[in-house]
Amino acid sequence: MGRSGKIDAMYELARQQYAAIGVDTDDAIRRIGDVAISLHCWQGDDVGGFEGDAQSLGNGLAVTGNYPGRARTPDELRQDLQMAYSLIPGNHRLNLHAMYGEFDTPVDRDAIDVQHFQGWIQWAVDQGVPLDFNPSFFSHPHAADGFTLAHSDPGIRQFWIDHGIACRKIAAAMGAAQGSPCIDNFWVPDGFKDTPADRKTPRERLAASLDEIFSGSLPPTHTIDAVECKLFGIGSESCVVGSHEFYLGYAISRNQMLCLDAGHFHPTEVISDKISSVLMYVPELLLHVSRGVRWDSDHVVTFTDELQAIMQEIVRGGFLDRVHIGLDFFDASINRVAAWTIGTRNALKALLAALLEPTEQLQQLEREGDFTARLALMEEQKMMPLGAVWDHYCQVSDVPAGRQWLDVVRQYEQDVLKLRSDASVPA
Ligand SMILES: C[C@H](O)[C@H](O)[C@@H](O)C(=O)CO
Ligand SMILES: [Mn+2]
Repeated sequence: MGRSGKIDAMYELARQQYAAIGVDTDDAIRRIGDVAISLHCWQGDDVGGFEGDAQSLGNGLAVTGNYPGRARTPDELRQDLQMAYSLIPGNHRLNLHAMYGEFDTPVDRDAIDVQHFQGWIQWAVDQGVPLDFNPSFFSHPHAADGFTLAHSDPGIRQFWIDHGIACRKIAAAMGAAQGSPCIDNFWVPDGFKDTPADRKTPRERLAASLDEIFSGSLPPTHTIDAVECKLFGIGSESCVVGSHEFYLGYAISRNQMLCLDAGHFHPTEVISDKISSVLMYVPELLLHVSRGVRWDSDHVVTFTDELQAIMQEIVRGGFLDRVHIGLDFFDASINRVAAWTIGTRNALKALLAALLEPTEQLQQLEREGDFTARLALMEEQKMMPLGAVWDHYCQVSDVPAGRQWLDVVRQYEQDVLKLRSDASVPA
């Protein structure tokens, strides 16, 4: 029997095993096929962007590693992304930062326009990869002292307000072209290294700046705004203006989408436990699925308990239509196409595991107070043949089922990535 036949045979056994506990594997595969994960462009070039006058990253963001093959141009980034998408089952999205526009001449952030993203918009339509968007409030001289929308200087504040307004217009154009809303996520680094004497005024300024940015109404069929909190960053250890409480309150009071980044809380605090709470009060959630190691280190997403718990919460709560799953990690110490592939495949595997749970049975046991059986079945679930269903899903999606995807990435590294050098950046 060939490999494909073996995958079919293993799937048939798994299908029967799941059916015995009341789980329909074909239905789980249908449901996961409808979930689009938004891959983040910034894993492909270490959060560099294409503005030409690359500023040092700063603003609490740090990428370590010097693996060869960083994408140096939009075309290279698109080529690398296409390679990653070809190794991931399903149809997914791309999350683009504003600093990744295509600029013939220098254009400052407050003056960027739809024309600078036409190449991305066309690529997205051609590839069937819808776009999400992010204003870039970092790596810029006007963010050098750590403040943007909450800055005490009204001129600098206005510069960043104009950037936010420009980005909403671009996101709306993306949504119109692709026929589905482009989520436009706002994260600002603003914060204090040491104990502030006044936490209140910067927060008032941030709220006022955001209100100004969001005051223009745009069709929700084209773009939806989201706001992302953070506990601390390097250089903002003592106080981040846009804290969780700030944005939770902001999003609830403005009926807006909230973004929860898995790396933006205390190291032992998990976002899985927040999903059902915040969805009682905000219409929709965006997730930045990340993996902090001791701090917001943005490691590649692995198949951790927390990743599984996040996906379980989405499925158990019936939230698949209200939660948008994006990724946010950047590791320059390994092959960057592999990083996307590993992280996205893991997110999907965890989602598939959640879709293969006998959710109703577990919740019924809980309602009856039979916590013994609930725990017993949750633990038995861990030995169910998830891998056989995953392999089948990959096979019917025409992507490598097991570790074979790595051979494809290795070949791409030889043929494409290794030929890139900083000395010869294409025009
Ligand atoms: C590039 C950033 O990681 C991203 O915009 C933001 O979502 C973040 O998480 C900052 O820590
Ligand atoms: Mn994030």
